[in-house]
This record gives sequence, structure tokens and C-alpha cells, in this order.
Amino acid sequence: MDEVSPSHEAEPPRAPDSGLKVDDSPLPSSSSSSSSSSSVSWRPSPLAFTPYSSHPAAANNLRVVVRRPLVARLTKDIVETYCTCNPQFKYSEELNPKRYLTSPSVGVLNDGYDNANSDLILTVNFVLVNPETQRRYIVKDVLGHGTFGQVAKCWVPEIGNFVAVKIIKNQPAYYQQALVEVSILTTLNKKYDPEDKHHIVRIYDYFVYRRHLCICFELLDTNLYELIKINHFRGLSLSIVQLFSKQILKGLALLKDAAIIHCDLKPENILLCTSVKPAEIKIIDFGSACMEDRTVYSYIQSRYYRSPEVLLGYQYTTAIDMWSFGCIVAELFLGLPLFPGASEFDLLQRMIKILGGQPPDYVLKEAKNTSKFFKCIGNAHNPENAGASIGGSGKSIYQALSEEEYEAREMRKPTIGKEYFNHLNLEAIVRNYPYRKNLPKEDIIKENQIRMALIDFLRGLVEFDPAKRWSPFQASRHPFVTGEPFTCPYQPPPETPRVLVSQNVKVNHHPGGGHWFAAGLSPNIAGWSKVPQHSSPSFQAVPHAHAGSYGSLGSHGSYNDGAGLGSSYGSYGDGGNMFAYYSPVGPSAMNLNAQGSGKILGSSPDTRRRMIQFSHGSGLGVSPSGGNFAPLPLGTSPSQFTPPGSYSQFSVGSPGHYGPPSPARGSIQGSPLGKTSAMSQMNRRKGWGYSGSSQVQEGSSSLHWQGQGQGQGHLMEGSNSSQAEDNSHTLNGSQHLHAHSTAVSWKQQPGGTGLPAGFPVNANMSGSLRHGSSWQSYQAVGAVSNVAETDSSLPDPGDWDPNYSDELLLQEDGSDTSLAAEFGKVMHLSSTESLGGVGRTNHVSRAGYSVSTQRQLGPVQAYPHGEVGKLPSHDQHSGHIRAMSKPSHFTPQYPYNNSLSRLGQQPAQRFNHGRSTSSTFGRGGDWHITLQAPNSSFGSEGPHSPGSGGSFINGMPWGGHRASDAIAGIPPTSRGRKDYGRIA
Ligand SMILES: Nc1ncnc2c1ncn2[C@@H]1O[C@H](COP(=O)(O)OP(=O)(O)OP(=O)(O)O)[C@@H](O)[C@H]1O
Repeated sequence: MDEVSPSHEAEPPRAPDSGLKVDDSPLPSSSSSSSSSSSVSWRPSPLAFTPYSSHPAAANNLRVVVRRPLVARLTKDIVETYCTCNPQFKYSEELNPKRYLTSPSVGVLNDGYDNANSDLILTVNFVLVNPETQRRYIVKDVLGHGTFGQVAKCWVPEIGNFVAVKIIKNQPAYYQQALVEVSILTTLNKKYDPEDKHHIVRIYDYFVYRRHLCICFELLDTNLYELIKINHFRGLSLSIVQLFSKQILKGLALLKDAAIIHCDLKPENILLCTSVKPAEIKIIDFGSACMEDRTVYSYIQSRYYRSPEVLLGYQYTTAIDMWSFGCIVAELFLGLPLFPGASEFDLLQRMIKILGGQPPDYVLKEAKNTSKFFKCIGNAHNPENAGASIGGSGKSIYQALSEEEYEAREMRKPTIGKEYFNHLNLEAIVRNYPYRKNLPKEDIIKENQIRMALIDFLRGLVEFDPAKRWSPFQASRHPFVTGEPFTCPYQPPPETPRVLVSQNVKVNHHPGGGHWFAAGLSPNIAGWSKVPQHSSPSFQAVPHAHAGSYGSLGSHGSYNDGAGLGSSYGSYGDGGNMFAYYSPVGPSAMNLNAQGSGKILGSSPDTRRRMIQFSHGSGLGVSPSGGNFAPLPLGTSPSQFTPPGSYSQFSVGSPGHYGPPSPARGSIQGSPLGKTSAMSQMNRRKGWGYSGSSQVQEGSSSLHWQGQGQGQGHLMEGSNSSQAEDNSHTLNGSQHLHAHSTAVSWKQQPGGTGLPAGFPVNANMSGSLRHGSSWQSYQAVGAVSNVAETDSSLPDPGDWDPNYSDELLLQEDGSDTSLAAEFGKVMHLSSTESLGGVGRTNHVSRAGYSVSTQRQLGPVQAYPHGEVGKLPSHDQHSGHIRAMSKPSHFTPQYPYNNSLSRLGQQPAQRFNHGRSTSSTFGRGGDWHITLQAPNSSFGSEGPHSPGSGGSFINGMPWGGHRASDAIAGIPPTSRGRKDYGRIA
């Protein structure tokens, strides 16, 4: 790996491993040059480019060591080249043409700063400024897009480091929801994990810039989905699965202690920190998280990772994250999702088939959606008469609907996905998963034992009964995680009582900090739960007393459900008047004062309330984008979107229910951002050019923007129909099903009373806030009501399944016979293909900028994490510059030369052009892994993993090559591309 000598410039070096070197050795041939000269820093060759002189300098001995193609050498450091040629040459970055990172890049909102999607239009070297601290964040690249906005890789000159900055869309609903993320993460970091030992991403700062909430995180690397993808959808080694499981469990244990539910745990939200050794992952994206005792949304979790209780509309706890975790562990091992349900019906069917059971009757009895998926075949009052036998769990009075029954009931066919696995039950799938090729017999025996442990482990996680599902603590004691020999089914220790950790750490609470409430966090009010006890004898009651330090309700919040909650910050709910909180930071649209009813509901930002639980009230459907309706009890928000009364947000059509949601909310059943989220995900996963994203076309230096603007957005809106259908029943009524089509939308007024750059309302992690600025009004307009309602011909919005991609239909099957290869093709995994293919990867813009084109790692992680809110200081010696010199790909270096994949893989040459997944990680010096994408030639013959006989933790074999013929049931190549074979 190249090394580059440290730079003392404030800006990051742009050509860390450039290819020219002044050398006095003989000129090597180009073929051998690439392997030579590993530690060089760039310096233009005086031989190649010298100022004109009539008396050339005597430099006869100098030689140029060629390490890069000519074009790269001439252009990558062109400024230095020019300077060498002409010492008079002066370069100024300001004169560069703008290179846009955001698409569409046409400024139509927010005084031209935002595009039509309310995304801040970013260019390379765009500077975000925290107006309070004046800290500057220089945008270098876009790392990804999410529902909430863009995540940019930024250079912080003040500290000489890179960070990731999530720039939230300039819309109230997003803003408010993002504040929840800030609140939860701040609490987790500062209060529960001050030493950064629980694998939760660190948050450093947040502020409002040009009306966008910007959240600054530590910079991380590739997510686990991408990792699997890089591995051609072959499972990772058991050792890696074990290692990651352990770390994720640490994070989940922390969340459970804090009574926080992540609500969107999936491989995409677990990122590698490659500069950290041993290998480490971190959980990101707390934008959907909520307090355990304040579960509001019923449409949460990405479908493949959705727990049965969420699917069924039953009350949920942190146990739903454990279900998702089980799905993730299985996927890490199998390389494919365990339950890739194409619809909720399909999802449930898969669960039932693979696990051989069904949700317990006590859940089915109470869940809102039971009738959608089950029929009652016994006497509810006399369970003895129960009919259906549910796979070893006794009898049930409920029986899952067949496809035909579902169709008859729902008046539509359920969407059913393909089967991926030859074997239908978990045990067989895991047991029969192909071994790596040439694995010695003794290693097969060892691996078999570990697989048995894995099966037992998974059984405790993907357990239908949330009350029996293992907690993080229980799971972390399992032999699969501890590495102890697995002999018999694991009996988990009793769950320890919840103990608060790090209670003494002071958390800054702004008195008016609505975000704290939104996160369900209050320092003063004792915990409270509305979760009723249910009839399960085995149900473990969720502890609700959170030591009075968090998990409270009623503190400076926005909502009153008549529960007589305390109000520590004088927020609302007193005397029948409800005052919503205001945002401490900026565009708080949620200030709400509903007089006369203690039943007003659904006001956002605390739309996280499970609205359907309050349907008897005089409930008014308040858009999460609602504005200020009354003076605030705690001072004035600096950021009213809309003056009181300037728009109407209340549903008049469904008294007792909830009014039309903000379009940003999508599904009335779920997150206020749910639909948009799904849409966004779909866009990204389908590679349809999520507006604001870009794709790089390999082989071309040009950037192909695929922003589709509103039109695409509308298409996506329409495409949500199947999801809407899937979720419509809980709110019984077409008005809900089509709620978004009539929803009042929030639309910024182009060129409104815009604030200048550096909108002064801001907050950094020190908690000091400033208020007083006005905020551009938002106006209810009907724009989104034009959105196509529900077009059932379009795919499910949460569907990222490559099986259902349009691209898939366009491709003919090739000769590869492995399922992984099939996926690889579909997912454009070959080294010569675009990153922007179908799949879950985030599109990354490539602007050709030498720094931004690589997702270099290390600079941030290389420094010890400080307190929350403090960026790590720059340490010239701790790896920043060195990190910059990493090549833009994973470079596996295993001590035993083992492949990361159980299937084995070829040494990658290069892949993932542009967006680097480069990472090198090791384990305490004992082993050292760098991931590498297999090249496109990986096929039936398979790569040869060196050292396949190597072993890893606990002697587990983990590298090597899996025989292609071990993959059974691969369909003939003539079969349609949608017909993937089965594995195992
Ligand atoms: N700290 C980070 N370091 C590096 N990349 C990051 C970081 N945080 C986020 N990203 C990238 O940005 C993408 C979007 O981030 P994130 O998931 O937080 O956004 P979101 O809007 O909440 O997404 P979603 O639509 O999944 O809810 C991630 O998938 C990841 O690729």
C-alpha cells in the first residue's frame, strides 16, 4: 500500500498516491513499474515538465518512475504540473467551475439554494458553516442519500479531519424527525456510551445552515449490505459473522438499556469502521428510532427485517430489533436475506415456512392486522378447541390464510417472491449451505458444529413470540457468540433487570428542546408506558421505570393522549390545552396549541405516537408539517414555517380519525416519513436515479446524473400502492389507503423570505442554542395531491429485492450458474460495472474530483473519539495522510490468506470505481482483513482462496473457495432472469 508523506496543509491532499516520482534509478519498464516504488510521494518530474530554459538544468541522472497511466499522471495533479511548467502559474480553487453533487442541481426553492426535492444543492468545496461556532465543513463528496437528505463527506480544516454530514431536507417533517435522531444519538453517545464501546455511530455536531439541519457524524465506511454485495452475495465466513454479531449485540444491549428501539436495523445501517483495529462495525441511522414506551408508528422496519409483531400490528418493544438482528446474522451467513418477502403476505408465509411455526395466539388475538393474514378456526374463548397445529408450539385457533384465501379476502393477489433456498426450513438451509471448496474433512466437521450453534442462535432470535425472543444480553452469552463449544440447545440466562448505565453523565437539555421530547427523552419524568399487559403467561413485561432519567413522556413534548402525563418543561397537555414543543434549532413547524381537548392527537414531531390508538378522541389529524397555531409556552420558535392559521392541516373527512398526513409522511399507518422513506429506498435500490443521486458509469469519466425530478418522484409515489395496500387495513378505510393522495402537501415557497446563508439558528452539541430567526413559511398546497394515487402495477416501495428489478427483466441469463453470480450480474457487481445498479447501495456521485472520488477512510476514525460534540482532533501521525493513500478498494490481507467468503473469491483487482470500499481491518494484530471485491470473472470455477485451510477465531475455518457445484437447483440458463435458483 502506498504511503504518502504527511501534509501540513489544511486541505486534504488531492492526490495521495499519485504516480510520479523523482528518482535516480534507471527508468523501469511500465510493466514492472506498478509493482515497484511503493512508498512515494508525488513530485512532478523535472525531466518531464521543466520550465523552459535555454540552459537546461543538469538532471541527467533523474528518472521518472511511472506508476500510473499517462492521462492520470498528466491530469490528476495538473496544477502542480502546470506550476512546474510555468512557475508563474497561479491556481485558485474559487475559479473552478462548480461541480454539482446534488441532483437535480437547479435551485428552485429556498432562494435558489434548494432543488425541487428540498435538498440543499451541494457542489464540491461547498462550505457548510455552523453559524454559532463558525466551524466550516467543506463538502468533498456525497457518501449517500437517504430518506432524510444527503450525507456528505466533509473536510473540517479546523481540525484537519473528515466527517460525514447528513444534510436534512428543508422540510419540517424531515427536520423534526432528524431532531429525534440527534436527540437519541446524543443521549446514547453521551449518556450511555461515553467511551464509544458500543458500536453506535458518534455524533459530533449539529446546526442549521440555510434552513437545513446538518448533523455531523464520524466518518464510516461501507455498510454490510455492500460488503455482502462485494462478496457476490455469498455469505461471509462464520468467524466474521460471529465477530459482527458480537458487536451488533453490544450496540443492541445499549439500546435496550436505554429503552430505545432502532426500528430500522438492516445491513445497510451497519457500517464498517475500517480504520479501527480490530475490525469494527457501527450502527447508524437513528432516524426511525423511538423510545420503547413511546412506540408510535406501526409501519416501521424494512420489510425483510420486519418482525412478526410489527407486521401484524401488535405492540412492540426492543425485541423487534432482535428479530432484525437475527435476519441480519442469517443474511451475513447466507449472503441472501432469510425472508425476502415481496409483500407482507409473502413475508409472513416465508417466516412460517422457514421457521415452522406462527406467532402465538396472544399476539394474534390482539394484533390489528391478524385478520389480514389469518383466519380463526377455533373458539377464541376455548382455546382447547383450537385446530391448527403450529409446528411444535401446540395448537392455535388461528390458521394462516392460503394465497387463495388471501386473494378472496383482499380482492387482489398477494405478491409472492421467488424461493431462494432449496430447503424450506432454517436448519436445512443453514446445514446445507455450500461449504467452501476443498475444505478438509476435519474443518468440515468443525464448521458443522459451528453451524449447529448458528442454527440454535438464530432460533432464539427469529422467534415468533416476542416475549420469548432472546434479549441482547441473553444472545450475547450464546456459544455462537462466545465461541464456546456448542453441545446442546442453549438455555439463556434470565434477563437481568434493566440497569441504567452512565447515569452520571450530564446531558444537555435545552429547556425548550422539542427534540428531546420527540426522542422521548426527558431527564425529569419517570418512565411511563401505555403498553398493556397481555395474556401471555410468558410475556416479559417491559420495564417501564427508567430511573426517572429518561423514557418519559410529557416533558416538553407535543402531545397529550389524556394520560395525565407530567410536563416537566411545561410543554403541553395541561388542563386540556396542548402545546407542542418548539424546535431548538430551526424550522420547527410543530408548534401546536390545541385548545379544549385532551385528545388531540397525532401532532408531529411526535407523530411517532401510534395514532390509531387514539381514534376515539376528538382527534385532529395534524400534519407533522403543521405550523404554529398558537403562542408557545416556552418561548418562540425561531423557525416557524408558517404563521398561525396560514394553512389548514386538519382532516375534515374523518372525524375521530386522523387527518391527511403530510405527504412527507406517506403512510398514515407508519412513520410520517414512511412513504417517502420507502420511496427513497426504492429509488435507490432500484437504481432509478433517486433524485438527488447520481450514478457513475464505469468506463466513462463523465458523470451521469439520473435525477428524475418530480416526475420520478410521482411515479414513486404511485408505486407505493402495494405497500399502502399492505398496510391499509389497520386504518380501515379507503381514506387511509389513499390518504396521501389527498394529503395537503408542504411546499416551500420558492424564493421566500429566505434567510441568508448561515441561518443563525443553530445548535451544536454543547447544547447552546440560538433562537430568534424567522423561518420561511411553508404553505399547504395541493401539489402532492396530484400524485398518482395507487398504481398497483408498480412495485412495492420498500422493495429493493433485485429479483424484482426492471433491469433484471432486460438481461438475459449468462453462463454463470451460481446464484451468487446471478446476483452479481443483476446487481452489476462486476468490477467494470457501475455502482449505481440495482440494489441497496446508495448512489454516489462522482465528479472526478480526486479526493471525492474515493471514500477514503481513516482520518476520522484514526483519532480517539472525544466527548460527544467534539470532533477528533487532527493528528498528523495517526493515519490521516496515510489513509488518504489507500487504494480505492478493499485489499484483503489475511494472515492465513483466507478469503473472507466461505465461497472464496479471487483476489480482486479493482472494483467499485470511485466510491471506495477500501478498508483494511484486523483483529488485535492477530489477523488482518481487507475486503476485496471479486472481479467479474468469478464464475462457476470460482476463485481460489489462498490458504483455505486456515482457521480463525476458535479455530473456525473461514476462508476458502466454495465449490460451485455445491449450489443446488440452479435453473438452466435459458430460464428467465427472474427465476433464480435456490441455494442450500
Ligand atoms: N457516518 C457515516 N459515514 C459514512 N457514510 C455514512 C454515514 N452516515 C450515513 N452514511 C451514508 O449515507 C447513507 C444514508 O444515511 P442514513 O441511512 O443515515 O440516511 P437516511 O436518510 O436516514 O436513510 P434511510 O432512507 O435509510 O432512512 C448511508 O446508507 C451511508 O451510505
